[in-house]
Amino acid sequence: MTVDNYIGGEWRPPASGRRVPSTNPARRSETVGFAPDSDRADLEAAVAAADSARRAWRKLAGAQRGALLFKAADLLESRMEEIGRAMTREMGKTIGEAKGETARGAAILRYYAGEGMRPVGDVIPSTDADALMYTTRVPLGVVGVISPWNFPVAIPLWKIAPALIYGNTVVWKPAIETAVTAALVMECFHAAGFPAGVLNMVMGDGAVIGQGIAEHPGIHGVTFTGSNAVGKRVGQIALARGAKYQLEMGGKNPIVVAADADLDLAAEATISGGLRSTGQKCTATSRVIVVRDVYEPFKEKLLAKIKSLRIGDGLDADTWLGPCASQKQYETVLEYIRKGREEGAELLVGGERPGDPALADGFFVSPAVFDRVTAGMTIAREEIFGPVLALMEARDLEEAIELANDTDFGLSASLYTRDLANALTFARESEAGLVRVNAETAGVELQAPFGGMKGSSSHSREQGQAAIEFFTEIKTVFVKP
Ligand SMILES: NC(=O)C1=CN([C@@H]2O[C@H](COP(=O)(O)OP(=O)(O)OC[C@H]3O[C@@H](n4cnc5c(N)ncnc54)[C@H](OP(=O)(O)O)[C@@H]3O)[C@@H](O)[C@H]2O)C=CC1
Ligand SMILES: O=C(O)CCC(=O)C(=O)O
Repeated sequence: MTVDNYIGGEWRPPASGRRVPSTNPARRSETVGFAPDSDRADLEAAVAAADSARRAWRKLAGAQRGALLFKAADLLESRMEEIGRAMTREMGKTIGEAKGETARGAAILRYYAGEGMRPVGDVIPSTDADALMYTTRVPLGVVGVISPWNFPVAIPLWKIAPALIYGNTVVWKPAIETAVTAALVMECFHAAGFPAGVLNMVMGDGAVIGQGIAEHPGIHGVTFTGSNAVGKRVGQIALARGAKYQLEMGGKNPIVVAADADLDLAAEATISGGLRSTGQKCTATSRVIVVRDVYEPFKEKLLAKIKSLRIGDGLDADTWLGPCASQKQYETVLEYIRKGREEGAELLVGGERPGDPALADGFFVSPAVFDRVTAGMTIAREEIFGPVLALMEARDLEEAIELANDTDFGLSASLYTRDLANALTFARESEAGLVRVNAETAGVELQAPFGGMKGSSSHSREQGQAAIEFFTEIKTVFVKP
């Protein structure tokens, strides 16, 4: 598939005529499609289209905007198989996860479609008995959406849907790795009949189009999910020119296994939270902090289960674990595994290319478990974004919580326990935006606020009702008859 940009309601080739391939990480010789390698001229056209559409769009009733989002949801759902397959071929997650994410995308669209008919303000008693004082919400204007490849449907939709329902127009820059998936999503919006210019998509190098969005004076708000290094830069650029910004970045998420935990359930949650999507979730479990009394029995259960995971092409129905999404991710993961060994952690299992010759052409790494990891080691501090688990021992729950909080990140944290007092202590003490008890660290629900503390975000929240805070501004109105 040859992908075009989508600007002003039309599919347009990039001004430069250049394209870059999107390849299958399970078989690097297979090209899935060709994405536009756009330059600033394409971005200018998209911002101009979004700007000319915004006045009419914000004037529509919320229910009218919502009706279009409902249509887009139906179309997305009807193409779940096709979009799921494109996602798996472009970034490697299993077809079950890819179709599940597409279904989640439809649910996100429907949730925000309904927002068009919900309250947006309050009546506040004025000190003047004759006056009416109330708050309402107004859109920012044009919103720039910069999204990554790891959730190529859900993440852009949980940004685009609230942006649109609250009356903004959008310029979206998807990650180049998942260009075909993004184009299929865009086709659903096109077929739903959104007015020209309301949603525009420009693909190109992050340093050109992503940075261009951050810098563009015609873009009033920028929402970003991706790495910390890029996120911080995007935030600084937006701040410097007075634009609103929202950043969702990395995690170094702990699962804590208390002495009274159900060890089978805790091991399953560690595997699911840490290794689903090949560990490429910002909410992925990467530090496994186990209380000393159960360290050895937990480790045994974890290793037994990990050895049974089937690695392969995500399109095969019996595959549990697909490849890393790109050569860059693959090399990063191998480098962290090398560092882990060099710094003295013991690699118990995995961390190598699987022996199966059918996998030789892909970016596969067998899931790695490191033992005796200490808090200062690189693999305990930096986000790896791959199938690597770091086991850490704690004297007791108190020390486990201290270790869990000993990180620059604060996205999600999980505890396995049967004791309610432990659960409440953990919920209170955890320095994370998402705290989960007897549930894995991943698994965000679209109707609840999502975001991190410390270095994981710009201290803002996405999804659920929280989205209104970023995508609108409050206007306080005082009317004296
Ligand atoms: N929080 C999360 O969910 C994610 C975290 N990550 C973390 O980031 C690491 C690297 O992944 P990577 O894909 O390189 O992440 P990036 O932060 O580079 O990419 C995220 C998005 O930002 C764009 N971008 C890249 N450079 C710039 C820039 N200078 N200005 C504005 N936008 C830019 C990218 O475009 P393009 O694709 O064209 O480069 C992409 O759309 C991962 O190993 C992981 O640790 C990555 C993805 C998601
Ligand atoms: O855990 C999830 O479902 C969402 C994860 C996420 O938001 C991310 O990886 O960026």
